[in-house]
Amino acid sequence: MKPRDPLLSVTNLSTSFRAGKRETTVVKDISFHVNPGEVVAIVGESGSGKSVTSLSIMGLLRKNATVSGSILYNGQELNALSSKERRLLRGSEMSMIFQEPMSSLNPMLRIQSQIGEVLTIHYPSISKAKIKEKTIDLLTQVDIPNPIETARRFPHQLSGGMRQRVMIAIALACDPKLLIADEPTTALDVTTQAQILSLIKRLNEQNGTGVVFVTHDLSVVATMADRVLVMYAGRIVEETTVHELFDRPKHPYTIGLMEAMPTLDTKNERLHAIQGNPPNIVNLPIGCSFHPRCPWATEACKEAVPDLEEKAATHYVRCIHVKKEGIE
Ligand SMILES: Nc1ncnc2c1ncn2[C@@H]1O[C@H](COP(=O)(O)OP(=O)(O)OP(=O)(O)O)[C@@H](O)[C@H]1O
Repeated sequence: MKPRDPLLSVTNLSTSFRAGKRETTVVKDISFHVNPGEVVAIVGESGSGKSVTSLSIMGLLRKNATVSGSILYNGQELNALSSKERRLLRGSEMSMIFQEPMSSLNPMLRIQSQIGEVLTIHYPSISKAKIKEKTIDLLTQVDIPNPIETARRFPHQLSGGMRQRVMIAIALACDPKLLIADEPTTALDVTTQAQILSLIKRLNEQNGTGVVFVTHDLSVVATMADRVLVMYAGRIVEETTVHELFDRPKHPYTIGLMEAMPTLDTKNERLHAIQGNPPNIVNLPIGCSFHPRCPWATEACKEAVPDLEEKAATHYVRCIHVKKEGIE
């Protein structure tokens, strides 16, 4: 890999699910990249395709899913690998953490055994003493108090925040170069949420781990990300740097999400929710998927899905009403 090559490069990724004779495409022609050490957030309402995008990258979808397009990791085409090869890569180079750690932790095994299992897969000749030492080290890295005692516990004996820290420790056990975090703090209280976010950010900065951070919460994006993809109905509708997105949001959907964010100024005012409901992916309108909810919609929006176009430098938007600024 050349030093400036992206760690992850996703091109024209589409994912569909079969149910009987019907096939529904829920992720449509997504392209983006993650550089080493970069945090790229994927933001959007429920059902917009954020999780399916992450699971497609990780190769964790069931057999009724078809994933097309290219997913290059370190220059290697993941879609061309066998399931065994992908499993090996998942245990070593790429890790994922989920919203509900309980669904990924084994309730019957002590924390030390679960971390030990991952270490043994990754380092087959590792000694028992080394496993013990590394386990305590990992639990310390994720700020778990009393790591020796915690290592002996079962998942149900830990709080939600502690379980999420254990999941991050497991994800880090193999020193991944890419971490996919899918709504990792949604189920946690605000204080624990802030601690977990700063932990992920610290690991990203210290270890240079590339992170794909999936969230529906724009305020989390502001604290975490370098770049942002906004998804709506399975497509990217806006992509740019975090500063540009917050300074000059351009897509009407992103602007709606921003207006729905509480701020100190709006504390005593009503928040502006985006009108209408999130779209039904199996029955999308013709044309721009957002037009039924869009304050700018015109007849032209009902004709075709707009292209994702560079409207300002490194700022891509999928809307015919957004003018190009400062670029040819
Ligand atoms: N295994 C599956 N089979 C069929 N459809 C699925 C499957 N998994 C997800 N979907 C559909 O794909 C669409 C996108 O779902 P996805 O979970 O990616 O959304 P999301 O943006 O992550 O939302 P949330 O924040 O609620 O998780 C939804 O319409 C969902 O119902």
